[in-house]
Amino acid sequence: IAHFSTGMHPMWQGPLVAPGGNRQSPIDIRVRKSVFDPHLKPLTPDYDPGTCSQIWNNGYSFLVEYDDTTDKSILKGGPLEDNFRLCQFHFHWGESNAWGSEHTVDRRLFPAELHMVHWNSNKYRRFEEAVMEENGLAVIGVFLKIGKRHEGLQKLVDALPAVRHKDSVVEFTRFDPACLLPANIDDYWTYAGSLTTPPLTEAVTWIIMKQHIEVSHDQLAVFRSLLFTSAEEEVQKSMVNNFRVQQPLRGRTVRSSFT
Ligand SMILES: COc1cccc(CN2CCc3cc(OS(N)(=O)=O)c(OC)cc3C2)c1
Ligand SMILES: [Zn+2]
Repeated sequence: IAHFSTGMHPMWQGPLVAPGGNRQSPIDIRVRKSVFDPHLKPLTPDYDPGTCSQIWNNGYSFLVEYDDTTDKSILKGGPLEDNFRLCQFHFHWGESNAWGSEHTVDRRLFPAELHMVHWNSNKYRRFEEAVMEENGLAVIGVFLKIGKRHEGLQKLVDALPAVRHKDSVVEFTRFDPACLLPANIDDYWTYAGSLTTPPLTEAVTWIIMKQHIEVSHDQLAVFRSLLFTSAEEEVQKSMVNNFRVQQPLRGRTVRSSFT
């Protein structure tokens, strides 16, 4: 029978700091050191649930992927000058509710963190191009706390057993990612950073929501039932602790949209 372990997955023993990186992610957000920027506009996401296509277990997390061949699901406003197209969202979580998020707020850890990944469709033709460019990507980060059941998330939770193993894919349609955003999206921190998984490129404008969302203990437990390993591997490893270690701020300023 398969032996379950939560041993460190090779990926997460990966590069602690990308070579020559001076704008790496994630970071600790020191609230009192963030600088209020009155020029920051409200964020205006406009997502079409019809662009939702599939869920993919890529061996680090599960990605809910969107058709990004048109400007149907876009993010604009906030710190962004251009239109950014939603291509996928995913989460990072711990083996326990005591940790799991990638970013922290004054060192406070959350049990999980949602990332909604977008790429600059005014300047680039596809994600693969944008991922290499300084202003190529915008990622919204939302902290998760354990509390009441998230009704909108349940449809996704119910689909996860179908992508238990690495490299599995299941069709998943008509999911509105806006249901995962907190009620207040006007209050956020923003800073220049990087992807936290390969290719770790320093292409990301991070937009971290101040307000968290709540999910139930049982919903998060289903995330932990996923596996890093593919069906063929004899030792199965639980998909937990799929977060990167925090990176040096290197003099960067974190701006806030609120006082
Ligand atoms: C580099 O060219 C690519 C084209 C299409 C998809 C991919 C893989 N994609 C890259 C961005 C990304 C970014 C991810 O995390 S994160 N925290 O946003 O950096 C991630 O977490 C599981 C997965 C992926 C997968 C790469
Ligand atoms: Zn992520």
